[in-house]
This record gives sequence, C-alpha cells and structure tokens, in this order.
Amino acid sequence: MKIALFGYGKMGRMIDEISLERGHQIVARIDEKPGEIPYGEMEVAIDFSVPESAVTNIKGCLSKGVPVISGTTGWLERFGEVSDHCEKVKGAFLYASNFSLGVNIFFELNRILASMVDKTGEYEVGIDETHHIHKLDTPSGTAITLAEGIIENSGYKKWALDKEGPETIPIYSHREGEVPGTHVITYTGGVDEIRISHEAFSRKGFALGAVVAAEWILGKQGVFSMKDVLNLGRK
Ligand SMILES: NC(=O)C1=CN([C@@H]2O[C@H](COP(=O)(O)OP(=O)(O)OC[C@H]3O[C@@H](n4cnc5c(N)ncnc54)[C@H](O)[C@@H]3O)[C@@H](O)[C@H]2O)C=CC1
Ligand SMILES: O=C(O)C1=N[C@H](C(=O)O)C[C@H](O)C1
Repeated sequence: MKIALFGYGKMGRMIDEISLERGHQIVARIDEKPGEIPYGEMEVAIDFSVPESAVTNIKGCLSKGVPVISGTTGWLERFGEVSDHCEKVKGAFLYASNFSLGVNIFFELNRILASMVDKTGEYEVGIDETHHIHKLDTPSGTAITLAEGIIENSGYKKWALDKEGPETIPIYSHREGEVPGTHVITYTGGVDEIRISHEAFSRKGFALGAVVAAEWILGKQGVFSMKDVLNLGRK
C-alpha cells in the first residue's frame, strides 16, 4: 500500500516504522510548510499533525480521491464540516481519538459501566488524563470520547475541565514528563470507589491501529470509526 504521512512528528515517525514492517511504502512525508503535495502517488493518507492543519490536510486529500485516516485531536468542532465534505465527494474518512486496541476495548467497558452505575444513583464520576508535556490540546481527545460515552449512557449532560455541577463530568488534565497516555475513570460513592484505567506503555499501539485502519479503508466509501474496523461486539 502506498501511504502518505501528513505530520512527521512523534506519531508520524512511529507510523513510518510500522508501515514498513508491514510491507507498505511511504510515498510522502508531509510536515510543516507542505509545498507541492503528490496526491497522485498515494493510495491512502494518514494524518497525525496539528489541530490547525488537520481540516485542510483531510479535505485536500478527500477532494483528490485519497482515503484519509485521521488521528489528530483538538479540531473536532469541525468534524461535521469534514464528514459533509467526505459525503459530497464520495470519499472515505476514518477518525479516532485513540487507535489503540486497548483503548477501544476501554471505550466499550466505559459505556457499560456508565449505564450500570447510573441506575444506582450512588456515585459521582471523574475522568483523569495524563500525557507528556509536549501535548498541544487539553483535554485529550480520548478523554472527550470517554466523556461522550458516559453522557450517552447516564444522566450526565456535558463535560468540563474541572468540577462544575452535578450534571457535568469533570475532566482533570495532567501534563508530566514523557507519559504516552493514561486515562482513569473514577466513580466515587459514600462508602466505596470504582475505578477503571488504561495506560499506554508507548505510542506503538496508536501507530499500529492507524496502519490497520489504513489497510481496512482501501476500496471503501463513507465516514467510519474504529468500531467499524475492530470487531468488539458482545455475544
Ligand atoms: N488518535 C490517536 O491514537 C493519537 C492521536 N495523537 C494526536 O496526533 C497528533 C500528533 O501527535 P504527535 O505526533 O505526538 O505530535 P508532534 O508534535 O510530534 O507531531 C506533529 C507534527 O505535525 C507537523 N505539522 C505542523 N503543521 C503541519 C501541516 N500543515 N501539515 C502537516 N504536518 C504539520 C509538526 O511540524 C509536527 O512534526 C496530536 O493531535 C495528538 O493528540 C497522538 C497519539 C495517538
Ligand atoms: O497527544 C498524544 O500523545 C495523544 N493524543 C491522543 C488524545 O488526545 O487522546 C491519544 C493518546 O492518548 C496520545
């Protein structure tokens, strides 16, 4: 598969390595100040860049008929615009706030736990996320997806950075050293506490998931998520 990388930072470099291990070819490594982009040479584009450039990069590829995998976080207020564009040009687009298999299992577990706990009315939820000091966006995209999963399965109505009120999920963001990504969901009650967590040991899981998604999207049309790629349904 001929892959173009948009964003050649920490993730772009890791995806490069894993793509080559899986027998793919990198036909473009596009970073800041892209210049001429060789759309004709690429079969699929993978964007792990910066919030300000993600929409331009994604729409540019879709307009040229190139399917796009996007992992960049911090631009999601424009998700509707991008998916409308994808439908309009009959393209293929997949976004995930987190591509790792473990986090996608964690997303499902979070939804089930939220709906069970909600029935008791005994616990208050909080989300903690810890990442490296270079991260540009707060809170993490993964924490937002987790909060959305709780909102869809409980009486919570929205999320906010820090504590706001009974219908708001507080997200506490921590930036420490080189932490690849840790997410903890805590339900605190009067007599006990329930906690689930996911800790990435490196960026390898994110990168592998993005390459698997790129392999999966070839030949497809539409707007997809990792749920379409991974078969995580319950029996
Ligand atoms: N969905 C997921 O599983 C994951 C998502 N991420 C997200 O991916 C993004 C990138 O993360 P990192 O690689 O750690 O950041 P990074 O800062 O190491 O790399 C970003 C790169 O984008 C480049 N860039 C700037 N303007 C650009 C443009 N116009 N076109 C293309 N590239 C441009 C920068 O020069 C930099 O090299 C972040 O938004 C991060 O939150 C990170 C890890 C996993
Ligand atoms: O910036 C990162 O590093 C990460 N970003 C993603 C996010 O915002 O959730 C995914 C992962 O946690 C690492």
